[in-house]
Amino acid sequence: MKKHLRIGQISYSNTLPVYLFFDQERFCDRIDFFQQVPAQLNREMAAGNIDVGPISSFSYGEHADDYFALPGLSVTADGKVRSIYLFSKRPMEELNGATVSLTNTSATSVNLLKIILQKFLGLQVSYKTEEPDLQTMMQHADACLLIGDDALLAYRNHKEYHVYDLAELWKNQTGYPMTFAVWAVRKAAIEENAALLADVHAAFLASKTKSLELFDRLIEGAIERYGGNAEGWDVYFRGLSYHFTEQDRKGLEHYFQCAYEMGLLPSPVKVTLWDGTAHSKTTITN
Ligand SMILES: C=C(O[C@@H]1C=C(C(=O)O)C=C[C@H]1O)C(=O)O
Repeated sequence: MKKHLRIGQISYSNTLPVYLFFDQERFCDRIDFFQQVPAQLNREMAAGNIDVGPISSFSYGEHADDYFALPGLSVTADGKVRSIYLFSKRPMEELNGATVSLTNTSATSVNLLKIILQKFLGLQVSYKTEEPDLQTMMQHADACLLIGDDALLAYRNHKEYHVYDLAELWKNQTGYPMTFAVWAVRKAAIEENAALLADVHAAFLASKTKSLELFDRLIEGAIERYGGNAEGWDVYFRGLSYHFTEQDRKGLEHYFQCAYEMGLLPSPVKVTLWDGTAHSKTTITN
């Protein structure tokens, strides 16, 4: 039997709250799950191979005409994110003329780094995109960007570099939270599946709420799946938020504006939330 919705899942610990209590069994005859790194999910969504799931918020910006964002879901940090780091051989201000190696798993953070280095600090830098392996990257680059579990691990094991948390830099410069991922749905997939999508959306929200209420279970779940210790996960998950509030949306639209001004996006972008119907046209404006 053909399944109705193809759902993406980010293969990093940061989205665990949205999946931990998601009852996959309940939907097993109707949905397929695909677990990938963000850049791969971005590509699969754009190609129409996935219908709904967390993607880089930058990729939402690139395809805003074709996607809605699901309300109440995001990966956001209002201050330190603790899993998106620039590791640098010298202080960031001294990176003019440097070569920076970028992980090939990201879209939001690589463009955020360009905004920070070029727009906020006025530096000229050349970039190289490659597999997220700090040691290989640092063999030929002056600095490298890692995200997700690669960044968490590198932060634990490499104290020899200057380390910068990108969400903290963004917050200090703009005053805004930074939203790295939103849960997007392809408009083309909604009409036939609106009721199922509403159920799945509700199940994501319920999982998130339960994970945040039963915080100890979330931490146990993270240790089981990814190792590490309770204190580390406690600090990590408390630093992230998942609700895509009005302030989060404003921060994201400011990021889109910066990206547009730098030529990274072809036009300014407003985020449009799905209104729960089969023919959604709701535009959320300021
Ligand atoms: C917080 C994180 O956010 C991630 C960063 C992304 C990006 O840079 O494109 C995409 C999805 C998010 O899950 C992280 O990976 O550490």
